[in-house]
Amino acid sequence: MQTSSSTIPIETTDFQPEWESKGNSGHFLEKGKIDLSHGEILYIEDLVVSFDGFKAIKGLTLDILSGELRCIIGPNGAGKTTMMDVITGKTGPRNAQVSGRVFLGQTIDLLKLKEPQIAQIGIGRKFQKPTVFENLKVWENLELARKSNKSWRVALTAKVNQDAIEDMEKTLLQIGLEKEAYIPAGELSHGQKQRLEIGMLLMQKPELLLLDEPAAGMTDEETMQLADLLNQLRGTCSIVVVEHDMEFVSALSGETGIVTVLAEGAVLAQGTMEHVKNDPAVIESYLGR
Ligand SMILES: Nc1ncnc2c1ncn2[C@@H]1O[C@H](COP(=O)(O)OP(=O)(O)OP(=O)(O)O)[C@@H](O)[C@H]1O
Repeated sequence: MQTSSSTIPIETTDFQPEWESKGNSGHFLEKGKIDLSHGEILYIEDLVVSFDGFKAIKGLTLDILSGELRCIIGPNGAGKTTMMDVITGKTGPRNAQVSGRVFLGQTIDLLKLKEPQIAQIGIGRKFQKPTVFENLKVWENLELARKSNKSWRVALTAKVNQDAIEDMEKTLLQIGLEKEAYIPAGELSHGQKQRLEIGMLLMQKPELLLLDEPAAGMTDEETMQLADLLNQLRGTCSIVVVEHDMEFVSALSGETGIVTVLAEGAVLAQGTMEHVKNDPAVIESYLGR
């Protein structure tokens, strides 16, 4: 990609997204205003989630530090998706029986917020299947994501300011798609689409990114490219990755990163990859299968 901002065929504007919203705690929820004074971005305590009496989460307690890249592994049915659904507000007291505490930072009670509010305060989620706009160019996908609180038609026709152009260029470099900026997203490989979708989340300046099996369906090379990207993001935002691919988890956790193993709706084990892969309970319930 040509890196000069003048090469992007878009105009400038003073477009300012209205993303502030009022939570039911009575406080205005504002991105970048998460209270990280205790070092934790996410705190889950004794969470129980039941669907018509069936307990999918059974007393889950977990905390994620600000800037941490945490991998969560576990067998099918362990409650990983349900946990992500609760954090993002897709599942909550409105559509399930939920007890316990789920806090973003020290003060934001996620169980009291709705899905759009949670997205607005800076929790971004990527589902397993890439969802990019195939007919739009790569940069247009990033631009749409930046203005995601507008309708796509308004977002695409609105003008783009200099900051946005710099953001897009930075993100294109981060996700390794600078050469593909002007091609339709539909022409990207599966791995490139996954990276583009992560770039779309990055354009929204997330505080916490939740990635659900991002390496699924990738070649070994694409998997390691994704691991490089996520390792580079370490420290810039907090990231939770749910994954089954153990090589990918090893590449993300390294020798010191914490891996959490969920089983039957609770934490079965937690520690470095070396620690959890040698834990007899983990071998029995997951790795040995
Ligand atoms: N809406 C729902 N209604 C009833 N049961 C549900 C619902 N959502 C999840 N469950 C059940 O809760 C349990 C946990 O499911 P969940 O999808 O969270 O597990 P998971 O760890 O993500 O599994 P996988 O690795 O297969 O994605 C499963 O037994 C599942 O069938």
